[in-house]
Amino acid sequence: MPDPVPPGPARPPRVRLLVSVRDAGEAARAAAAGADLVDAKDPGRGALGALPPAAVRAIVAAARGAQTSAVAGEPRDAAEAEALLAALADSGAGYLKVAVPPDLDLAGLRRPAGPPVIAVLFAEDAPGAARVPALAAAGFAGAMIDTRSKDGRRLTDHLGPAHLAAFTAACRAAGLLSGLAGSLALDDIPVLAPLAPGYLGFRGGLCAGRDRRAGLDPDRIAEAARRLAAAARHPAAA
Ligand SMILES: O=C[C@H](O)COP(=O)(O)O
Repeated sequence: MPDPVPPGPARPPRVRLLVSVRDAGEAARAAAAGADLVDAKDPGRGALGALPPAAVRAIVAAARGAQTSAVAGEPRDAAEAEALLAALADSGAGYLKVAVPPDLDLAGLRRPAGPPVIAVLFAEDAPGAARVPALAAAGFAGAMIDTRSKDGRRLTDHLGPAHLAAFTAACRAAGLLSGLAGSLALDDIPVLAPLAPGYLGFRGGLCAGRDRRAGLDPDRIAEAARRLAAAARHPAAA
């Protein structure tokens, strides 16, 4: 009897699809079209516009089993970060996302009781892998890079694949969920999925006319889900 074949190297988990939604109707459509993570955000209020707690609750209820997150906003200091997180602590979202500016006093940040928190760093500040251990030490469950200025430039116009790969690797090493976002287009999927982030985050690229303030297009969400699944099946070719 031949020796049993040793198991091959474990594949990293599939890169998930985060879709930012502004209301319960979009949440239901995004979940039905294949979003893994339904993210409550007001796209009319900048990169990280928070929705009121009642709107987040309605989105969570409509997300039909998908994981959920909610954007808390862009604080200027640690005290404001705590207040923004506290405001959504009982919204039912599975994660909260809050901007962490480069000069935020992480040591002075007390995380209120509530869901795990993802730190959002902006590509314009060129956040590097070196920031990740301090975020883990401060109690964040994840870290993502997004773009602050929704001016048409995509994440990869700010930071190259090597920079982003180092960031996702540092998150894995620190045990943090990682995310990449920033005016991503469908064509970014085969470039960014091999960097093995926990998720890729979309809004504008999945909206009608690629306008993040317009409605989500379910066909584009389904296409993003299909391309992420293809990237997982053929990681070398992705
Ligand atoms: O968290 C993901 C963001 O909502 C991305 O928005 P965007 O694709 O319009 O830059």
